[in-house]
Amino acid sequence: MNLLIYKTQAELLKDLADYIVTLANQSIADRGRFNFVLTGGNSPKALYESLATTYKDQIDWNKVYFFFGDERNVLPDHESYNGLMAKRSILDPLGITEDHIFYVNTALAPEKAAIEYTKSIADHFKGTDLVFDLILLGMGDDAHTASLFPGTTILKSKEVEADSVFVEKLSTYRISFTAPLINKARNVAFLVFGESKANAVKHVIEDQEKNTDLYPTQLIVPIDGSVTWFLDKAAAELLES
Ligand SMILES: O=C1O[C@H](COP(=O)(O)O)[C@@H](O)[C@H](O)[C@H]1O
Repeated sequence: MNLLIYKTQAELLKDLADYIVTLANQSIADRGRFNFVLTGGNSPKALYESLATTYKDQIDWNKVYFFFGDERNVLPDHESYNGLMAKRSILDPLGITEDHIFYVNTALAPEKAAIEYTKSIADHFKGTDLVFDLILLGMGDDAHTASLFPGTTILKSKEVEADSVFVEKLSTYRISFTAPLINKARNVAFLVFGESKANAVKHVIEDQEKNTDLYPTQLIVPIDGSVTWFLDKAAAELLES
């Protein structure tokens, strides 16, 4: 595990963008494409905007495929739809074509949307290993990542898929990658800002004994891939070392 802690969010975002550029170019050189899973939530917006402006000439975007690690069960024009924020901040500004974007079809019932999403991912990887080059993740104050929330049924999943999950505390369904699907990635990067995340960060990174039901992000342990944490100093303030 690589732990990177930054004094300012600007420094963090610059390093994370450089890291993405390096991985993208390496993946394209090695395998001809970069399969990139975006995270939702509030934290990544500035990152996406800087990739689409400052970094736009540093990656061959025609060779990048975009996915979503989780999606809210709202229609695509809803402000909470993760795909909408990505569309506005990175996908439209870079002119990414629809055939390179894997949105979750939330016009379907959540179970069906998850099945269809799993199938579209499987079709994309047909004939190759189902291994994403980079899965970018955030983490909530409650230690959820993607839509792996504390106490939910999806935490027990052994399936390499996207699944639907009812999140009782939000009274809503989400569609999310399962931990086994995330753990097949070549690289996982966490982007975590702010003191409200400090307690969750401490438990996820430092607990010797895991409690994945309470701190679901502890489930993220890639089989062969790397994990890198990009933290600001507020999010890292309770870490011992
Ligand atoms: O991995 C993820 O983490 C976030 C946490 O979001 P943030 O708003 O605190 O940055 C989560 O809610 C999001 O849907 C997910 O993709």
